[in-house]
Amino acid sequence: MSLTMNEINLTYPDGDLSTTALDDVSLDVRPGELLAVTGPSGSGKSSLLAVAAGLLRPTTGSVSVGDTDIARLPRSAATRLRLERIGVVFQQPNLIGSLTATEQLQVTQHMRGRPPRKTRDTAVQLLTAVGLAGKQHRRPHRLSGGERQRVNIARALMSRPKVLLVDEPTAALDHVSGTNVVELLADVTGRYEVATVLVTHDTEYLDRVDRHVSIRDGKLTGGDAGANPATSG
Ligand SMILES: Nc1ncnc2c1ncn2[C@@H]1O[C@H](COP(=O)(O)OP(=O)(O)OP(=O)(O)O)[C@@H](O)[C@H]1O
Repeated sequence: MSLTMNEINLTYPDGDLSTTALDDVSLDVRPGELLAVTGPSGSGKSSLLAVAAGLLRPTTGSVSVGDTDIARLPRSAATRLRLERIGVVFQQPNLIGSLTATEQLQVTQHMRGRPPRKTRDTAVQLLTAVGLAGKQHRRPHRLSGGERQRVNIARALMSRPKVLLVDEPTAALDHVSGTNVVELLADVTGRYEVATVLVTHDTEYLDRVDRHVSIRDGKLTGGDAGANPATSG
């Protein structure tokens, strides 16, 4: 399933005025494609991810996962779609200190009613896929920053999402760990056929992604940004 954003505008109320955070943004990300969105501070990167995740409703425009326009769904249905189809990787892994790597992956599923014995095999497989075979019993304080980010990515894949949204995953990492994390994202994007959007202010990893667009003052440029998603690629 593709992620398609069509003619998105987002304005935040700002006293008597308003701030335009996204200005006529159109984007199409195909299954198995890793797209990087780069831009300076305040350019609209977080707003773009929040709209793509259905966390913020655009002022105008549509956001579709497959054929479903998440921006038009009632809130509860949008939340359900997000939980089932969209994985979000935040900059800070926010792991729980007392849980092992495997348990970090199981906890959300457990809260949704799936007992740990039913999710254990999937969790271990995903940890192996992200290069943490043999470290699944470790708690966060015994993992490096890059390894914690790997757990974060594996956790986002637990619900087998169709779309993966990743916010500044390399911000706290050195160059080698950052490169490894972006290469891992490219690998899991292809392996699990997800449509992945990587938002970053870092331009040093762009040779590892399939496509790159820039954002500035809420407008996209580069790649096929701004093209009609119905006709692009
Ligand atoms: N809640 C809000 N209310 C009003 N304006 C906002 C709000 N959130 C963001 N903005 C404004 O919208 C624009 C885009 O902000 P956004 O956070 O999306 O940028 P960003 O590229 O993610 O920045 P950074 O890299 O610093 O996180 C900025 O001008 C910002 O000041």
